[in-house]
Amino acid sequence: MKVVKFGGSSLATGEQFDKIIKIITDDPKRQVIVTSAPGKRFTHDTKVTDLLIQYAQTILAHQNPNAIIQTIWQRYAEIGQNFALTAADLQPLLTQLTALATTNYPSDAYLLAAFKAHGEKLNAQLLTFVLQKLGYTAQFWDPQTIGLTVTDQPNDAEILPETYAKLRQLTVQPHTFYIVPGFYGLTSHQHIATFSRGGSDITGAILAKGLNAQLYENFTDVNAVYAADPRIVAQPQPIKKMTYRELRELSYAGFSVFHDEALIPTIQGQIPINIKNTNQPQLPGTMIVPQQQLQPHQIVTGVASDNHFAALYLHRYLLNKQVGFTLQLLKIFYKYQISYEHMPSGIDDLTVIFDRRQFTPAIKQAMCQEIQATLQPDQLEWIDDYAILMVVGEGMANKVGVVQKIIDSLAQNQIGLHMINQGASRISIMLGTKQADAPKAVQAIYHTFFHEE
Ligand SMILES: Nc1ncnc2c1ncn2[C@@H]1O[C@H](COP(=O)(O)OP(=O)(O)O)[C@@H](O)[C@H]1O
Ligand SMILES: N[C@@H](CC(=O)OP(=O)(O)O)C(=O)O
Repeated sequence: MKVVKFGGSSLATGEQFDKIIKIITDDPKRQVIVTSAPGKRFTHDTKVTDLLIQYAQTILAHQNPNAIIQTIWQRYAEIGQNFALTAADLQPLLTQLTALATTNYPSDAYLLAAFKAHGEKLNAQLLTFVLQKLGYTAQFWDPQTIGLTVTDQPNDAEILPETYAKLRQLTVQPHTFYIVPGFYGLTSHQHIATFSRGGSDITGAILAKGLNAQLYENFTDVNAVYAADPRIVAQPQPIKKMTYRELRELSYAGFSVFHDEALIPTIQGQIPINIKNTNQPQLPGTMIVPQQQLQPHQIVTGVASDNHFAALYLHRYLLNKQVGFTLQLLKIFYKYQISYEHMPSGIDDLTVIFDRRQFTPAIKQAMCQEIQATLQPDQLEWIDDYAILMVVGEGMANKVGVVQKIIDSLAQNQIGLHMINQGASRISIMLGTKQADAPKAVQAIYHTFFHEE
């Protein structure tokens, strides 16, 4: 049995639904289908998830939601009409969409989560109706009834381990499709909580592990995972095969084609992943496999960059001899519930790099004041203009001179570095640059490793 996830672009229109139905009916092993919410139909279109966020904001502002409900509803109705579903057939979906406005939620954050989750919840039910109308046996698997249980973080939830025991009890009958909405689960108090944005990939991975699928197929709108983001490098090289840990590092640093957290269940379950294009399903796509199944042919597999970081730089003479400095610093981070990503240090200085999206201006100011007062650094600098680049490859592990090549290519392009750090696994090198330099840096490194070898 295969778990198959379709991204928002693959489910954006009736025409796209036609393609995905052809895909799932072409292979009898494609039985568990995970849906995203309808995505963009054209470049400047709005994803249904973003429309649902607008709907939630309308309710929170006590404004009339009729117009936004209509806009959202049109997206589903259009798809339904493609399959001759009647207004009566679709009524249960419209009822759920409008009921969102009058339901009680434990907090505004849970309200937002429930609204967002309905993008996938309605789409999964719509696909179930369509398949049934076409004469297939299809069943909607509600995350609540299958036991997809998550932590109490309404918009950034994580899966709880008891989910897997529940999933193991499910049976997949032959000749039946099971349609599961991606992106959310239920907390132990039965409130809807979503994963972070792009999180339908995570649902697919959880199901693939929990049901012990032979393969997790992830259908999107590109032919493969490329060695660089195609929006940064023109016609980058497609990657045929890569390891879980390579994709995890690259997704973490900007390869938005697959959610970095979705790698974890697949690694735990050792489920291979195949990333494929809904619009060109005959192409092989990219296979993601365990380390032992890959013989690296080149040094670098991919180079990624992401801008959602910021850094705090602290300088203090004799920092190396001061007991408890880092402990005090991390206690302040803990107090403000801020997680950090990396902490490169020198003799007299320390940089903490974190996800900028965790901060409000008020938290930033309060934390800086407290760090200044408690630790009295000689210098404290907040660096908002921070991008992280990740150069990744299993082939880098035993190779001498890779760092030199990277630095030379950046120097030739007059790109300065905030930081350079080689991961303990030796399959990745992380670089910090100014945000404006990041695309140029990706291009320079890509061309060094992919055009000179
Ligand atoms: N290295 C990469 N290889 C392929 N696509 C990438 C890469 N980095 C970023 N992307 C982007 O990821 C997009 C697909 O992810 P996403 O929009 O989340 O798809 P979906 O709607 O199918 O979930 C591609 O259209 C592409 O612009
Ligand atoms: N619809 C959600 C979750 C998701 O995974 O979407 P997509 O498959 O379109 O990236 C979002 O937009 O964040």
